Formats: sequence, structure tokens, C-alpha cells
Amino acid sequence: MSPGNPASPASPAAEILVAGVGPAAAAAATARALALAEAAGTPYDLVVSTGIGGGFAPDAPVGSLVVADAVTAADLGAETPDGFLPVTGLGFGRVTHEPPPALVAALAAATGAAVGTVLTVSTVTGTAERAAALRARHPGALAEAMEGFGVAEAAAAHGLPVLELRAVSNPVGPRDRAAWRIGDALAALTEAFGKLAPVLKGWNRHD
Ligand SMILES: O=C(O)c1cccc(C(=O)CC[C@H]2O[C@@H](n3cnc4c(=O)[nH]cnc43)[C@H](O)[C@@H]2O)c1
Repeated sequence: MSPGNPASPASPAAEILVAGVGPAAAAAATARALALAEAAGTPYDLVVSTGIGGGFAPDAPVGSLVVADAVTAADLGAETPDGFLPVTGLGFGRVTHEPPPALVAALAAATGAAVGTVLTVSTVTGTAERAAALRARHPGALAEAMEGFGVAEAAAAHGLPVLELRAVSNPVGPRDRAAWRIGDALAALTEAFGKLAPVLKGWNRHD
């Protein structure tokens, strides 16, 4: 999102970027767009990662919305005999970005989204065991998707805040393509986007 559009002061200007699937593609596309905008003297104020995602039952049912209060890389690290070690445990980088709390709360209030951690994975969860393991490691997780952390890393490199909003298209767990409800999730996302402009308009970046 860029600063208020003088031609349309009621709505903040927004640009939509289709950034690919997975954290690497999303990070690369986002970083490129942010760098180009900065070089052109028209930098963005905020980056929003959005799309469909898997929801952890029973808290995030199919068709519901989740807004992230934490955007967390769930499989960035090392497997050890004692279990998974996040990359921070190896002495590198970070595994979580926290969106601005006031913006998260306002978006949740406007859209009815549940607030919780959205995990970023490179491999879609396909078993009940993996779903349970993720939930045990991240008790606040409501959803998983594949891009948020990559987008957040690109935003952070430009000193920008990030939001992640997901519409649940399928449960996280055993693979069951017949259970996907992509149409319902996209309809929920479309409706939520209709409520986004006033939320952004009321947001004070320095909150
Ligand atoms: O083939 C499968 O089993 C499978 C299961 C879930 C999602 C996919 C995709 O190819 C969708 C990738 C796309 O959608 C987001 N997404 C949607 N549901 C999930 C999920 O349960 N876990 C992770 N990502 C999900 C993701 O952000 C991608 O953009 C295939």
C-alpha cells in the first residue's frame, strides 16, 4: 500500500502483486517491487500478504478468515535427534515477524477474522501427525500458508510493516483434495478486501 492517493482521498492507493507460490518466490517478487518503488521515489507504507490457506481445526474452519498477529516460518531450521531446531537456535536470522497490533485488531474487528499465528511452510502439511506437531510447537497457530514469512522478510528489509490475511480453503491435516473449498475462501477474501480501505485509512503508522 502506498500513501493516500490524492486523486481518491477516501481510499489509500493499493497495488496487487501476484508473487508466486512459496516463501522464496514471494520474497523475491516483493523485494523487487519494493525496491523499484523506492527507486522511483514512490515507496510503499505497508505490505499485505494474502490468499488462501489451511486452517487448524477447530479454531479456523473452512471459509473463515485469519489475520496474523505473528507471521512465523515453521520449517526454517534443522532437524535434530531431539526434534526441530528453528534457525534462531542455530544462531541465524529470525523466524517471526509481528504485524502492527493496532492494525491487526482493526482488521479483525472490521472483517470478523480470528487473530493468531499464521505459519509459513515450504511443504503443505498432509498428515494429522504433522498438523499436531506444528500445533504443539506453535500453540497460537490458526493457519498455515506458503508465502507470509517471505513477504515479511522483504518488507522488513525495507523497514516496512507487514500484514497477513488468509481465508481458509482447507483444514490443515490429512491430504483431502475433495475437502477444499477454494471458491468459498476466495469469496470470503473478496468480502474482507471490501472492508480493508477504511481500516488502512484509520491507521496511524506510528502507533
Ligand atoms: O496438493 C495438496 O495436497 C495441496 C494442499 C494444500 C494446498 C495446495 C496448494 O497447492 C495451494 C498452494 C497455495 O495455497 C496456499 N495454501 C492453501 N492451503 C494451504 C495449506 O493447507 N497449507 C499451506 N498452504 C496452503 C499457499 O499459501 C499457496 O499459495 C496443495
